[in-house]
Amino acid sequence: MMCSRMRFRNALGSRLFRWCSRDKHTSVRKLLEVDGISERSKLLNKVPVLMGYSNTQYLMEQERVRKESATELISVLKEIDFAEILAKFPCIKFGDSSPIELYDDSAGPSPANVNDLSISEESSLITRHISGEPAVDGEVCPESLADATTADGNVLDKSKRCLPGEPAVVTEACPESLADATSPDNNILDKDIRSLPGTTSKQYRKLEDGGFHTIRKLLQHFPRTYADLQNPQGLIEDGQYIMFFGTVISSKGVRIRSTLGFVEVVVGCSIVEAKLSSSDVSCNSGAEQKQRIHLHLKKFFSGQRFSSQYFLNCISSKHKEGDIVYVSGKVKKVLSSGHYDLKEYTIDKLEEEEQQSALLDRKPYPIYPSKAGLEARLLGQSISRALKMLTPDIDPIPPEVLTEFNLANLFDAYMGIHKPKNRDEADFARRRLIFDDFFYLQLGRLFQMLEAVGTRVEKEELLYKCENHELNAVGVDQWSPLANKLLKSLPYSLTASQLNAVKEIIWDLRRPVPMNRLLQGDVGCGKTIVAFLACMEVVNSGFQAAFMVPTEILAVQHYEHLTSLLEKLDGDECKPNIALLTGSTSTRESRIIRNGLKTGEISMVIGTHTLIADKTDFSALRISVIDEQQRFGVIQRGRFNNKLYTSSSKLSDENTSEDAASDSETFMAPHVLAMSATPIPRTLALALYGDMSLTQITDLPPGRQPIETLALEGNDAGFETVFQMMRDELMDGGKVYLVYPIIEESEHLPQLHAAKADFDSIKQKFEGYPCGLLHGRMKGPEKDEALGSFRSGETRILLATQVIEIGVDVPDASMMIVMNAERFGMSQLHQLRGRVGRGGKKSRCVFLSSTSSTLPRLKVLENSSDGFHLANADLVMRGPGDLLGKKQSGHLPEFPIARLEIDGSILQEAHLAALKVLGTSNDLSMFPRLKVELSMRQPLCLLGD
Ligand SMILES: Nc1ncnc2c1ncn2[C@@H]1O[C@H](COP(=O)(O)OP(=O)(O)OP(=O)(O)O)[C@@H](O)[C@H]1O
Repeated sequence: MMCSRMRFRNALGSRLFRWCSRDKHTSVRKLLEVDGISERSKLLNKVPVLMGYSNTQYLMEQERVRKESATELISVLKEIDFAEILAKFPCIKFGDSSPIELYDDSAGPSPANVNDLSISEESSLITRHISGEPAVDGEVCPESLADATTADGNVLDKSKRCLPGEPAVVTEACPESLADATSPDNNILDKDIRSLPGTTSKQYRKLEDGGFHTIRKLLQHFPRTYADLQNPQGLIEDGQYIMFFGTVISSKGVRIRSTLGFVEVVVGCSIVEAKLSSSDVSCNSGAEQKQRIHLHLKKFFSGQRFSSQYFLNCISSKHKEGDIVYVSGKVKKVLSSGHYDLKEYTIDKLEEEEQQSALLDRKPYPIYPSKAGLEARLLGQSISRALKMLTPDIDPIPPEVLTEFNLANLFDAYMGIHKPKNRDEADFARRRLIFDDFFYLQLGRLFQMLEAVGTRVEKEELLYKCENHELNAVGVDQWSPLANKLLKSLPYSLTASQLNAVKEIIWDLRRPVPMNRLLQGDVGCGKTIVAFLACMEVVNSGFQAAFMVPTEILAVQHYEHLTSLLEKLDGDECKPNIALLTGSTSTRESRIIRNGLKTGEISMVIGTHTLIADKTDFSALRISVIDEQQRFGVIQRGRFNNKLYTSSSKLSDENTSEDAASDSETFMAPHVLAMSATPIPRTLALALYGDMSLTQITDLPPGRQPIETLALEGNDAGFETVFQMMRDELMDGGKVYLVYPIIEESEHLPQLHAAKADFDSIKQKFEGYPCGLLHGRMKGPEKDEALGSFRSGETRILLATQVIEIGVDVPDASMMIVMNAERFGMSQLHQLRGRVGRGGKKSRCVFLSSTSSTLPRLKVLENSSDGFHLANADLVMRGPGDLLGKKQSGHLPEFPIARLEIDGSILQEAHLAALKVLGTSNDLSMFPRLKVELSMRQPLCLLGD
């Protein structure tokens, strides 16, 4: 290391001397005037400072990192076969998008020659941008240096100043907007955190370690609450959750025994006493009566290490006598009057100066959530400094949009959220910032959709249709003959929302861009037939359809259902060739099916994940339906996109007028129709699948009777009741599912009922009613047989595990009993319950809980059978994370401030605002600052994950 530093110093030194000796740099020479080699080290210390670095080592480090990342990117770029990509996707044109000049660099390209960038130059720009690394010249540039002389002696243009993280869109079409887009004010938010004034390098490092790399990151650290700085008035009830503001009186650590100790902080506060009676008021002439109370904040520590006096003293010393603090927590009265214990609490120290002014003005005082161990004081101070850097013109959203949607401008919003004068101001600011969260998501999604369509007229039509949803439909009379025939042959009529769903999907199928649509509906609402009709529409045009489901049982069921429907169609000539491909399909048969898909002989395939295996090739795949899409991983879903249809696709039918491939769609990823029976409230769905169009089926087929739901404790009495109900049901001609949490008994979980273990006893108990068994460890054909027997009525009782949870459709199954029901999640139970009540027969569902304590949760299901209602209640009660489960909520975009459960209306407004903006300027060329802002935010990716 020493050695390389020496070498670098020598090289730098001689380079500098050469540089100085050129006559142009007399001023620099003067600055560096040195005499002889002894002054060399002085000179070398000056050089990095002049170049904007704190010292030589830092300069070397930065150079090394920059070179390494550039080299890595170049090697990645070299591996990509651009020629092949270009051949496959004629719509992708390299170098024709608006060039984005990330950092001004004297050696950098001018807008005119930006397309001529060599890969190495380009990659170095990209690398810097991707890694969020500031431009080398701007790395630690203090403000003063930003105006400094460039390497070739020119003074940097202010509007193109080299500031870290400053993007600048250079739009050929609209050069006049450039100055606007790149104006420094527009980019304050994305300045490097090191541009924050009055901060030491140690503090910079701490902020960076906490993830605050830019001013924006810092300002987006919003208060978790506001302290009122006015203590409660009136009586304090035991158990109340209250916030107090007061002064630390003492803080001490007490060791009780060798393994137990506690820290007690006593805080004194003044509160206004309970209202005095009218006679008292008159004698006190209305004056407020103040009372002094003491809060005892106690935190216990166990274990030898944590109960040592040293440790306890360290903890207690964090709070000093006289500290002004803000405390929130649950109070418990103690015997002596005016004293309260708080065992669960938060305590925040208020900054002197801030607190003074907040106290005088009675302003809400922001309390920030802690992050990466950063002291609240440093965070608060840094945010205040960042706010001082802001100028009123930082807002990229046009003023007319702000007025129309009654929004604060961005400057006021940041001020209002961090330094509100009152609660209303904080609320108004919050509304604007939530709006931003949603607005850019919507704008990005619509922008991408517009980019994909060709002419201006098409773009306008698309926007118009986005605004007027009811127009995005193709009437039944315009459906293809095959879809129409299938519709007419159905033994029932589609419900209004089923019909609308098909119309909407067919509209999408006829557009020249791949559809990405989520079809959502409660259990048993009839999504399958909607998807079948969409597939027939595509098949009729000579293309192929793939229908992927998560289980073999479901694949077989769908296959049998569709083939039986098609059998009823008149005339043989138009019947498509349908295949079933699952893990249980024999090798020989699989080969034949795969071959048929490759040659185009097979028009539609239903199957499990085998459909996305590499060896499954399609000749003309045009739609992929993914049932129960949340069961598939993102990558699995995305793999359908690799199965492009090619120019060799056969276009057999004459009815392909609208669907026919034009030149531009010679290669196209298939349309994706994802289906989900997990009811998710609309706002959540929009956020979760931000880039997917959403179709919801909101009604159930007619004649369905509500499922009578009962939650009972699974004790002897409970079982007796249930078995009696079961007997009545069987005598009445019904069929019963018994659902178990496990297959075989477990020593570790003796309280759990197991399907296999119960089989014999149930058989005995219900003699005369044949029983079947179905669980995940059975082989494919065994499972099919078990389900087939239950469907046909050969067996009347089916003991099953949760394999039946999704999609299983036995319309005359009329009763379900779920053992140890508390073991299942709410939405799982709702799904399970959906296996009954799918026909006209009145159905019942009983949830048996292991203990009485778990009963209340199950009782919620007694009162509602509406999945959307349950999901909404869950969303409000538990938030999106719990509702969706870890796996799915992980795909939710990160909203720094919005809460999906309560901010749905703002999402709707953001959608309208995005439409308005794009309606005014399809490519955002009239709003360059918005375009820059959009590019700074996370790009949306396919399938919303
Ligand atoms: N419009 C309708 N009128 C009467 N019956 C219908 C109608 N649409 C569908 N069905 C029937 O309703 C039952 C449930 O339909 P389907 O299996 O498509 O529901 P689903 O929405 O996929 O439910 P799940 O999410 O539980 O799989 C099927 O037996 C189907 O034939």
